[in-house]
Order: sequence, then structure tokens, then C-alpha cells
Amino acid sequence: MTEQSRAAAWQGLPVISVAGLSAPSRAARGQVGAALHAACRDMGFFYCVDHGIPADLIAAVFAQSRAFFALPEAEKEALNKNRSTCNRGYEPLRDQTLEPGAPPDLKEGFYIGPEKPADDPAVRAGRFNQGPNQWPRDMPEFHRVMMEYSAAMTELGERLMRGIALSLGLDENYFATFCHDPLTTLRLLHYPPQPAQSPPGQKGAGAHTDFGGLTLLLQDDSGGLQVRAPDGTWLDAMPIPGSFVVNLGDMISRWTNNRYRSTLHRVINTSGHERYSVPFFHTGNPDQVVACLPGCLEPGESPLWPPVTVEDHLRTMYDRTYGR
Ligand SMILES: O=C(O)CCC(=O)C(=O)O
Ligand SMILES: [Fe+2]
Repeated sequence: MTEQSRAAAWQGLPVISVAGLSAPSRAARGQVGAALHAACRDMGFFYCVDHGIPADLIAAVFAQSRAFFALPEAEKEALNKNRSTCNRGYEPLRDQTLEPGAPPDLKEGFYIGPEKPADDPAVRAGRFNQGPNQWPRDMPEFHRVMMEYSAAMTELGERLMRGIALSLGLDENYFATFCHDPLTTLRLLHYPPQPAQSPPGQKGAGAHTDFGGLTLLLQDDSGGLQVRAPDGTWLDAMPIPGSFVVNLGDMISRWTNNRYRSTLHRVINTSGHERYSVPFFHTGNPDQVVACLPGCLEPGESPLWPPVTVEDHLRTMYDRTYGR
């Protein structure tokens, strides 16, 4: 690696206990809001602890994910997301290029979203990323575990968005329409060890920002996730057992005119073994128009981006990174 990197767990990425967000006391919730404010402004990334997601559910998600990626190639291919009208299912190795100009990403994945039947009005209208999932046939626990986890994570995403509202001095429910019937994506990822003789610039996931509202990431103990600090160095986001790495997506930077950051990050799996991670994207309601918040503009300052809907931004970014 030619670029400087350094350990971030205690040198840059804060660890935030979010237990207070569920407290009846407004002051306790406000304290979490203040911690979120500093983290979102400085880094756009933090470790989230005391989140209430059961450890056995997290362990079950990892176990099912490992079992899925160990299936014969033909069984995974039968669920290729090319067969889905809404980007659900299996994403083969090197399918996505997150970093423009870099080699395709050395990762394979599996996409799961809210289940909508083919006759749902949004699905009939061809709305982006909405529709039925594809499920592996001979993994009896897979569906239940993933749906239970998605439901718990959707709730955690909503809870954190209330904290973000507080952190911006807004009404706690400011993002309620954004959190209503949200697009969410549960993404299982598997990174093979990166071979020593790789093409220049090869990564597991090229440098990118996330597209939606919040990302809540589980990572195993391999390491390899790096976050770009404001001074341009790459920080290693070391695994902290029991935590989520939370980062803000493009919707929050657009809302706040970059007061809160949607920060570049990437993965390089130099651990020498398989790496598994599970990002959950709380992308938001597809119809939400995201435009610069009035409180985030100084007199004479202009918005950095025009208003956009969640759905339009997401479609643009999928097209860009999957080369369509
Ligand atoms: O695997 C990771 O640790 C990060 C994945 C990621 O950044 C993404 O899927 O957007
Ligand atoms: Fe990401």
C-alpha cells in the first residue's frame, strides 16, 4: 500500500453509545445528539454501540452469509441479480466498480430488500429497486434470519435518524417522511483474500461514498475497511466486536450542504483470509426530495447540489457503478 494509513479506532472514529436515544428523558436523547453532531461533522463515520440488536441475531446473519457464499457457483448464479427486476439476489465477483478508473471490485455479494409482490402498485409502476427478493432454495433459515435482521435494522436506522435530527437542532421527527416505507438494502459481502500479484489499484471495494441516508455495517475480525480523513489520509476502521460502523450517505451531505460528511471509504482485504461484512443501507423513502436545509446555509452561501429525490440519486449511482 503506497498511501499512509493509521489505526482509527481510537485516533479518529468516535465510539458512540446510542442507548440514550431510547431514554424517556429529552436531555439524555440530546446528549447522544451532541455526540452525533461532532462525529457527523468531523468524520461522517462512527462506531455505534449499545444499539440493542441481539448478538445471536448478528451471529446468525454471519453464519447464513458464510453458508450462502460457500454454495456451488451454479446455485449462486441461479439467483443472479440480472434475473431480478429490482436488483435483488447474487452479485458475482467483479460485478461492480465503485471507484472510477480502478479495476472491478474483488467482492461478491447478495442483495435483499423489503419484500414487495409483483402486483404491488409501486412494483407495477416499475419503481427502482422495488419488488420481490430471490431466495436460496435449500437454506431453510436464511429467509427468516435476513427478514428478522432487516426489520431490526430498519428500526435502528429510524432511531438514528431521530438522533441526527436532534444533532442538527431540528424536531426529533423531522426525518419521519424520509423514514416512512424506506428503501433499505441488506447486502451480504464476501471478499476473497487479495492476491499479492494484483493489478495496480485493485481493491475489494473501490473508494466511494454511500448513496442513501445511513449505512450500518457489520464487519468480521479481518479488518480492511479504510475511511478517508479530512487531511486525505486513510484511517483503518478496525473491527470492534459488537459494534456497527455507521456512516452517512450522500442524502445527508446534500441535506446539510456538506456540513455533515458522506465520506469516501474503501476495502482492501490484505488479511490473507476470507472477509465477510454486512452493510445495511437505510436509503430512505424513494419520493423524499432532498434539498439543502435552510439552517445549513449561511447568508450568501449557495447549495452545493440541486434538490434530488432519493430514487433518482440511487438510480444514477447504480447505473454509474454497475456500468449500465
Ligand atoms: O465491506 C465493507 O466493510 C464496506 C462495504 C461498503 O462500503 C459498501 O457496501 O458500501
Ligand atoms: Fe460503502
